[in-house]
Amino acid sequence: MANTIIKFNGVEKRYGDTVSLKKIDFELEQGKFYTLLGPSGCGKTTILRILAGFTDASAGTVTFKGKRINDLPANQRKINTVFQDYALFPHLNVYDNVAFGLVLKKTTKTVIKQKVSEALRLVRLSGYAEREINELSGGQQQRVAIARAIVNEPEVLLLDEPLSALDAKLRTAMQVELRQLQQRLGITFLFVTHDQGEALAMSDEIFVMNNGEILQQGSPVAIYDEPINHFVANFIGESNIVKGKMVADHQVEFVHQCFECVDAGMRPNEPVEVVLRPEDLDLTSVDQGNLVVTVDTQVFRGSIYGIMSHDHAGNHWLIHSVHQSTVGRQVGIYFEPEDIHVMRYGESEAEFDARLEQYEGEADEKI
Ligand SMILES: Nc1ncnc2c1ncn2[C@@H]1O[C@H](COP(=O)(O)OP(=O)(O)OP(=O)(O)O)[C@@H](O)[C@H]1O
Repeated sequence: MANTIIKFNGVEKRYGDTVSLKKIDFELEQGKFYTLLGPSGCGKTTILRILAGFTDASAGTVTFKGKRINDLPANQRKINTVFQDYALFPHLNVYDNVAFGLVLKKTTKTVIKQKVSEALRLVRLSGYAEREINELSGGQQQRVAIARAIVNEPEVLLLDEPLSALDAKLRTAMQVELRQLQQRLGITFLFVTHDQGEALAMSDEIFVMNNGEILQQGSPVAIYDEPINHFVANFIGESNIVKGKMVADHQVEFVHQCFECVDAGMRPNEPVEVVLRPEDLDLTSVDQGNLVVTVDTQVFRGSIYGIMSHDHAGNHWLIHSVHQSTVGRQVGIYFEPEDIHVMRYGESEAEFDARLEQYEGEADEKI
């Protein structure tokens, strides 16, 4: 990869018999916004702690710009962390909080002043230098924590659920601000969250994790459109996932019906899971739908209705529609072949990529 700044090679973390990270491999490029996304306890913070130098890897290599840094002390890494609870000093004002690291490094007063005002400008807190920490809102405290982390000019910034203490509206505003800040600074951000909406909104690349493993890596759109397995499809966005059978290339069967699809390269009649996103399902009349369902409940969500329904085989279907329906009514749902996403049981990301490559290679030969 061009411009690789961080590389994890077979990195493992064990606490006694507990394996917190299982042979993790990934690379981060300079200047991109990455997110580690996964449920509580999947190992996100452990990756940050290893990268920051707060804990050792039990096995594997961590490199920074090609050099092994496993044994490099935390304060010698050009990597800084913004913690979930901000970890600000309540007895120091904004200026002194931001200046703290520079004072420890015995930087001259003039340089400190210059760097602190630049960091405060970047987080839009110029004019707040003399404020006490307890005189700031949650969002402003959050920005002080970021200013303190960027004042040392790190090349990589690690952010451990930094928005989790904020209310929903401020959180959305801070997502945009953080993304803009990363673009202004041009450094690599590695952001940790268990909020899929946040990950989709902010990242260049997402790593979806579960049980100490990275299950899938890709752009938000790629992960949303092509989830590798049930866990990812369920965790990212809302999904309808039903069991089916891959009859042949571009032909999948579910709910006892055969549908044209864009997936291929599987064994004939292989059991599969089929994903259809609620926003890809159009509500229509019974005779115009590809499937017939009965409406169970509907909830108004502001811009759309979330309509819950079931088919005759007992599968549940969530439909997002700008039109409301009627509970108890039979309706049709319509979707296009490209709205159907077929997943193989137990397929890893590497196997998925290899299958796609092989299939596309064979398709090219036929042309
Ligand atoms: N010091 C420790 N001793 C023993 N087990 C630990 C220790 N630190 C973390 N773990 C375990 O390692 C696993 C991964 O923890 P980690 O904090 O990385 O998860 P996480 O994905 O960041 O979770 P959360 O979103 O809740 O912060 C968990 O099962 C946790 O219990």
